[in-house]
Amino acid sequence: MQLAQASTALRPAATQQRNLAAARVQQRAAGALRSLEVLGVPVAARRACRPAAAGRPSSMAVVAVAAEAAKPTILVAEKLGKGGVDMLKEVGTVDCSYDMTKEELLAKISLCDAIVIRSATKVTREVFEASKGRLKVVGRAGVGIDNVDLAAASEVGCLVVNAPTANTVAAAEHGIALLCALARNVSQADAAMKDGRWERNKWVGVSMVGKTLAIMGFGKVGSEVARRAKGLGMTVVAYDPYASAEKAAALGVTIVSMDEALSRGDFFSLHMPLTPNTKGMFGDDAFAKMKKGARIVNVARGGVIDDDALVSALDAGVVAGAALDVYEVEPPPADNPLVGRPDVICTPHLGASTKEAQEEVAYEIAEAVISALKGELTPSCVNAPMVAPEVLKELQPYTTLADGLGRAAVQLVEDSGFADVFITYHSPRGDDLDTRLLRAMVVKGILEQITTSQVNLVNADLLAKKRGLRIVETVVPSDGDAVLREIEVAVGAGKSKFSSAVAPSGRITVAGTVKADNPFLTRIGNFDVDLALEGEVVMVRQTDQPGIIAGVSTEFAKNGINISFMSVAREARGTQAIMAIGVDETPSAEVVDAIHKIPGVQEVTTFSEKRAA
Ligand SMILES: NC(=O)c1ccc[n+]([C@@H]2O[C@H](COP(=O)([O-])OP(=O)(O)OC[C@H]3O[C@@H](n4cnc5c(N)ncnc54)[C@H](O)[C@@H]3O)[C@@H](O)[C@H]2O)c1
Ligand SMILES: O=C(O)[C@H](O)COP(=O)(O)O
Repeated sequence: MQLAQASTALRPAATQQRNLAAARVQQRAAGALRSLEVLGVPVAARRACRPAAAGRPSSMAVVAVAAEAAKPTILVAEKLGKGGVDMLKEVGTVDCSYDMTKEELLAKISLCDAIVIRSATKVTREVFEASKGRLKVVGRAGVGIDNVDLAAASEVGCLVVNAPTANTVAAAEHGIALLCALARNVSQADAAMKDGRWERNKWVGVSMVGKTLAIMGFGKVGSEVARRAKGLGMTVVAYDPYASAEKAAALGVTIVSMDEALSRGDFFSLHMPLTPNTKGMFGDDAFAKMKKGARIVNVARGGVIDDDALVSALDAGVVAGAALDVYEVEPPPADNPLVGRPDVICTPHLGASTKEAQEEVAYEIAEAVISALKGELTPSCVNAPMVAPEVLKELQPYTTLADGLGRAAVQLVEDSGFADVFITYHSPRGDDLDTRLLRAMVVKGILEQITTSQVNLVNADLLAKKRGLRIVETVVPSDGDAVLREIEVAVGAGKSKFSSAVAPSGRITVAGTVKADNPFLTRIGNFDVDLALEGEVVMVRQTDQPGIIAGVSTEFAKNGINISFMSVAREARGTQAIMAIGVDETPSAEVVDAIHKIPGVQEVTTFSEKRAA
């Protein structure tokens, strides 16, 4: 009765949680347009989110327009909870195709903007190549991302997101279930009874209370296993080179070296990810250091144990028993040397498979995929630098500025090309300023002018490196309340299309700031200007004399070109001056030529701050 009441009481909480998740998604949609700019989502999607008329769209408009015009196609390649599928259906066309062959996946992937997988689908380089640039998001409905080629994903600018928390408890519970089953021979005794044998003496187990459990990998699952093992009266030690000893101590767990863990453990529970470092971590050397009769549970990944070494350790009695949920090849082939052994208990990768965990995983991954498709930096993105939401929020206006400055600088380069990009941030934060997002946006602004690659936070550094760009960043401490006072972008090009853009340093230099959330150009070369960094920009260098401004504006007026901003700067009276003019329409070559011919004008150039449409 009490249990029933408790579960009824919990139900509204779960519903509330889902509503919250949905609300979070909607809230994020409100920021969609801005975020699209941050990450450079596909042109079609961006266009769909743009308002027809000038001005910022309301969040409602963004959601509605995006939904109608640019529905992404989302391939759900493995069974996903209904709630998550329904969430995905609200934003995209969802294709649930389970159990595809590799060939079927390769054939389908170029039609998909996102794919949702669990651990069975291998998203290899071949898959990314077959997607021909369309795949923008891989959503792993679970934790382990060892089945996704992250390097290949990053190279093509594809975001990989996972659901890092929803199955933690399920995995920990399965670990404990296997630990108990292993200690008490539950599976073997059950099999014997079903086979008609009553073997009370054969299946005498070992006690867990007072024994030492060595947890290898003290992350989310490892610490939940520790918590539960303490409840069983075990002494818990953990080996994890990256874990905090304080956090462990708070749970009554001692962090020890690998050798100490190996020599102390009566039971081992593995909870590290499969990486090149952990592959085969439990091999002959490790087993040789264990106490005779130790027992080992693996709910992490098959590859962390060397199967042949475990077979030898079992044969030698060093290991008394093993319980495995995961295998190097899944499902394990018929000749797997461990599955058929009576001293090994096996489950078919069930760690995350509880009803509750799968429901929550589905919501968690759907939320992450939707957010990633909108170009947002989701906290569970595993192949982009983590930028905390609060950092993202405060840097947001500066990302457009950084993009615009990169865009302007590269358009001022005359043919010769360049290799060095110097970015200087003037910020009261000094060295504490997180510049990764801003650097990526400068690179994006530059590269979008010279490549067809889609550039985003995931691949900006990589693409810059591939193009041989050397990015040099400097943060200059400054006064002020704003997180940034100015960003300066300078490129070490030989020659500029607009000679006044070359600063005394010899570099083409533009600098800007943010006013009322809008980016402004504040300096070009050595001249201070004040111009909204948007639309088309015309730069004019002239002798400082009366009549030139009138001449230039007349030329624009004659051609129906509206001036949105104008800023004039000079070195000194009667010497050199420059005009930076924002115009609503792109001036033709004839208009530029006519301005050039105005007496006193020495050079004219244009650049565009219009984002690719
Ligand atoms: N069987 C299942 O169904 C199931 C379910 C969930 C998670 N998992 C697996 O469990 C593992 C842990 O998941 P998690 O959510 O706790 O991840 P996590 O990232 O929270 O924890 C992993 C921990 O491993 C540690 N680690 C990394 N390299 C190590 C090394 N060389 N030696 C020791 N420790 C190392 C990390 O510091 C981290 O603390 C992953 O492999 C995941 O794929 C399996
Ligand atoms: O890494 C994980 O999340 C688990 O291994 C679960 O994998 P699954 O989603 O294939 O059950």
